[in-house]
Amino acid sequence: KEVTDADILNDDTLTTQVVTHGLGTKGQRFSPLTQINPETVKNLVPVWSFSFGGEKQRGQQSQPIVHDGKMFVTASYSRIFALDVKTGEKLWKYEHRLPDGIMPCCDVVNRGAAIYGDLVIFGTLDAQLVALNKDTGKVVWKEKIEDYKAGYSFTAAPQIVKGMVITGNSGGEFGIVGRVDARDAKTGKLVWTRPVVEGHMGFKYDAAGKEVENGISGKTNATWPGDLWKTGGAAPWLSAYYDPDVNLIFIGTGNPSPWNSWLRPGDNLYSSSTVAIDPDTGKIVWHYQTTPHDGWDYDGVNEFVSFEYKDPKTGKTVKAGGKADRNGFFFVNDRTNGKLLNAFPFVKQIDWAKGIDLKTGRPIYDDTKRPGNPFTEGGGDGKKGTTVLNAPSFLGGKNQMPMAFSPKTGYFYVPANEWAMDIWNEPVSYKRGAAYLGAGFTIKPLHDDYIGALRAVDPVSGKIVWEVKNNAPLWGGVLTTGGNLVFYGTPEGYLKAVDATTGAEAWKFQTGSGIIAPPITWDDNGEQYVAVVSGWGGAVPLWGGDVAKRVNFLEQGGSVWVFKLHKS
Ligand SMILES: O=C(O)c1cc(C(=O)O)c2c(n1)C(=O)C(=O)c1cc(C(=O)O)[nH]c1-2
Ligand SMILES: [Ca+2]
Repeated sequence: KEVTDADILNDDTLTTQVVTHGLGTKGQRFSPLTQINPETVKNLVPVWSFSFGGEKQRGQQSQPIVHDGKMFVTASYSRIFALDVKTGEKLWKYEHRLPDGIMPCCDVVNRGAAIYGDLVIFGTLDAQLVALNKDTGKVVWKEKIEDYKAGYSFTAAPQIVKGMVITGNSGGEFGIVGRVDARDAKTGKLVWTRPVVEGHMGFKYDAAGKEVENGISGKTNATWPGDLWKTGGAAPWLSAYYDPDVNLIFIGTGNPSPWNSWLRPGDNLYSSSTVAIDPDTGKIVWHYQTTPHDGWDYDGVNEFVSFEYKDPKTGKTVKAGGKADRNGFFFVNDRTNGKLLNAFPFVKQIDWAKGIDLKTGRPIYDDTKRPGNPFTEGGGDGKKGTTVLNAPSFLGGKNQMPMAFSPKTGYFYVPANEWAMDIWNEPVSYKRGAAYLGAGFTIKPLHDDYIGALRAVDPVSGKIVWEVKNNAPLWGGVLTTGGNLVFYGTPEGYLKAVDATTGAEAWKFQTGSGIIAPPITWDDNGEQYVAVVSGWGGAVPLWGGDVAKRVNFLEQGGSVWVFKLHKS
């Protein structure tokens, strides 16, 4: 059975499949299924587990795809498996041959595949896209996204929009140029490409990848000094989402390069922003920058999730989008035009800004929390500038792990983290294929008993309704259901279910390694299943310093677990 456009567009309501990253192109990660609920979940037991095997057992962030009796799940080091969804039996696997010298900043992760027609499509750490026949695992087409030798990589799950496969890229720590590409999903042929660094903006690329002027905005780099836009970063390194209602693709852009912001005065558009793109032309329709002139690696890549709410004043339904930004603020924008509707903290300590001005839409900076200027301080000798303590840490109030939204409760369920960092700036110059930071850091926990906190956030009142603390930083995504449950994994290895209204723990299961991936659920012949990938890794053990020791009792790993209710 082929995957159709209707399958993709109705993934949020078709409960027998999971064919998009986000259980629907809007990325709400809400399933209407009710069989597993706070009363029945105590009977949830494993059905099967599958090991990704080999020596490549680390950093498993994949959200599986479920379709027509098969599960497609990617694994670390650019691998993909097709499994019988009933038994866990392996049908085929594909291991991409990775060259030496790949440069992923933050572990060898992959967040999942897309599926369309008879193809499964996934991206690789050497920045390629591979499309395989979903039934045989044979390669149908392969396309290069960009040159891995220049620091480009790819870690996200592609998304299908109007028959096109939509991808961004990774490499913001190497001075690459962030870009969103649309390819014909059946052939891999480029349809449009949209750089997201101002300066490259007036240009468009033809199918051969040649830069051609499109006359939209003319060449401009007003928010970047000198030639810095040429290596400006802003990598959109997570998935794009799509709302057919307003016909817009929403994608977040990463940190401007280099991290040292003294080298690039200005807003540095369109870094650390939410960008809305017309899928028919590749044009940017609106943008909203969450961290103008980012100096803390606050990649604004976090998912912008479309949702509706009733305006308490007018009673009118508002077409909005919500984003729990890495910088610690939760933003609600009008998704038709990008206008800021609400902004409030979803973590308890934020130092770099005192708040977000709802009139101008801009942060109110605390200038003492920007790392000191290494070029003017002291002797102006261009050595290390003053170190500042700042929260959140660069690993963010939230990072790659996607939140969920329940239209039933009206709450977002946000996997948040409370931590700070010492950060300082130093000189740096661009060298192709080398790290381009001009900054150093040490992560600092703020509390002995917890870093992570799963939080129910009311986007209208701006209140945190409940929270469940977690000792180690949360790094896995969230799922919520019509059964009024919230599922999430912990680095301590548990998949947990809590009551969506109260946060009360209803169930947990130890998977044997840390969870940093988002759970899914589907229905097969009247039985509701839940699945999650387990396998500790990602940025925390690489860059978190002592913080990673909170789970150093765990083994790394790589497996997928599937559950359903035990029938007595
Ligand atoms: O700017 C970038 O291009 C980029 C890419 C990635 C990535 O592709 O995983 C991460 C980051 N930045 C990053 O800053 C970060 O904290 C991070 C954490 C993780 C992870 O998988 O745990 N990836 C990334
Ligand atoms: Ca980054």
